[in-house]
Amino acid sequence: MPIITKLFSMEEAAQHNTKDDCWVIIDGKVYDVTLYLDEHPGGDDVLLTATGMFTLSITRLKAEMPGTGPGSRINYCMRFIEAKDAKEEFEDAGHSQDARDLMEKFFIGELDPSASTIPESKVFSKKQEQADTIPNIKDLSLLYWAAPVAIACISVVVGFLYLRKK
Ligand code: HEM
Repeated sequence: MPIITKLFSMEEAAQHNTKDDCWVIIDGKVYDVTLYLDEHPGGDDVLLTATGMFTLSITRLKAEMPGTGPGSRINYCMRFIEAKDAKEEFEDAGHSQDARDLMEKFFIGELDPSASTIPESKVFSKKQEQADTIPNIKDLSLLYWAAPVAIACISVVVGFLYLRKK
């Protein structure tokens, strides 16, 4: 009977990059290591980093994308998601045969060779998302001052006209 292997695109695999849902790709094979994160002798952070998700620091962000960073609407939460094959890192760590046997427990499928191997980097900016959904704070603060100032001006004019009439 043929063995049916589930195929995933890099893009799909890249979405599983958190402590609650973590997939790593090693030599074209996809492993769901979510339940192994806490037990991995090399630490959970190396596995999470191996997913390819990383957050840019403000300094690097400013250098790489002028016009971003503190003080601008696009701010410090740039997150790049780019799935990668962690074969090299896995080999560099010098994993034993036991580790390689254990891996099979977490195997869930393979990378789809027909899908593009390197997905376009996706840039998520929390601040940008917020900016799209809620009014800009600057606009709000303008409203906050403009209304009382307008009311005060109208009162002064009305008062002045009233006194002149008298
Ligand atoms: C399904 C995937 C993986 C399994 C089952 C696994 C399993 C293990 C095991 C059993 C060890 C203990 C040493 C040994 O027996 O070789 C280990 C250590 C280690 N692993 Fe993994 N590993 C996996 C993926 C990775 C990946 C993707 C990386 C790197 C990006 C990594 C980095 C390390 C490091 C740095 C150590 C520590 C070596 C040391 O402190 O001596 N592992 N891993």
